[in-house]
Amino acid sequence: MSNNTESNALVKFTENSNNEWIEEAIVKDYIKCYEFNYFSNFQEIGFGGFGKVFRANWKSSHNYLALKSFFSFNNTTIKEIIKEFKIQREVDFHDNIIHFCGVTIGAAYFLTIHNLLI
Ligand SMILES: Nc1ncnc2c1ncn2[C@@H]1O[C@H](COP(=O)(O)OP(=O)(O)OP(=O)(O)O)[C@@H](O)[C@H]1O
Repeated sequence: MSNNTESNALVKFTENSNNEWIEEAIVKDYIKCYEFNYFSNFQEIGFGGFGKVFRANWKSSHNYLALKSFFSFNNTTIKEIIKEFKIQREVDFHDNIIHFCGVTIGAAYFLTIHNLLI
């Protein structure tokens, strides 16, 4: 994944007037927004209804994280992301649940970050 189009992804995200809930959660630090440039070694590992899923390393860590991308940042996508955030918040303590770590924006995507299930 290249980060050339990071600004395009950011523009798409900030231009959508329905994303206030997510923006506010980031500003208030309820959701951590990670710097995209610190992720490396992207490898596509899956494909869902909303976009591709990648695994990647964070900084110099050898552990992988799962990054879920969202192809089009429209109202349906925003609703889905918020729904996932709310569900995750309810069940994040459970060992069998994929943990939500935060979000990042880059390479034309808005991505949510999770622990990787092998
Ligand atoms: N945390 C993760 N660790 C490892 N693989 C993952 C992880 N999250 C998703 N995947 C892989 O990516 C695929 C797509 O996941 P995603 O959550 O986007 O879609 P889905 O839940 O399968 O379907 P939908 O998008 O309709 O909800 C999964 O089937 C799985 O193979």
